Amino acid sequence: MDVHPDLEPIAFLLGHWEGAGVIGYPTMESANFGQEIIFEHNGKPFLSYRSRTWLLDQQGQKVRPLASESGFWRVQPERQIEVMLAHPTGIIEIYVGEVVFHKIELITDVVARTVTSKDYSAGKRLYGLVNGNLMYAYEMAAVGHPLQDHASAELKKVAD
Ligand code: HEM
Repeated sequence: MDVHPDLEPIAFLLGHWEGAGVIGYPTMESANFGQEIIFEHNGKPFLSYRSRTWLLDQQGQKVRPLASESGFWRVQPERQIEVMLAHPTGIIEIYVGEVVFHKIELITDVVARTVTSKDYSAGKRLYGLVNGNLMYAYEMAAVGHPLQDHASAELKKVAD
């Protein structure tokens, strides 16, 4: 099935990616995690996205599931993009941003939380394709701390 022409600026994301990264925050111990990301399309002008992560031990073996998220990536005119993500932790985010070549910068426009979710107020993500690998850095403002690093990772494409 042909990719919808509107998706051309972010078509480089399509596929099944696997890799590893690092998490940290002032309130927690840093740790290594493994990640799987899947970007799919169905011919319509959005990408479906899902991500799963696992805590990794020193040997790189999976210990237990960590964060997961899923949503949709929509391209607007002038290479503006809108991303909607839902998290099992009771948080929903709407990001807005821009695609410049193989770099995508996203900032939360809206965050909604269930009454029981952790205090989370903003996120910022930078995705880039570097030597064919998908790399990203994620910053968050949460539990009384201003926007700062929480996760970053590098993933290889393992299937189209
Ligand atoms: C690669 C993705 C991510 C991984 C592997 C990850 C992992 C973790 C871990 C292990 C913790 C500390 C223990 C825990 O509370 O479970 C944590 C805390 C937290 N994470 Fe993430 N996280 C990721 C992405 C996110 C995202 C996208 C958000 C927001 C939508 C988020 C929000 C938080 C919050 C609010 C805390 C609580 C901090 C605290 O209470 O001290 N995380 N994360």
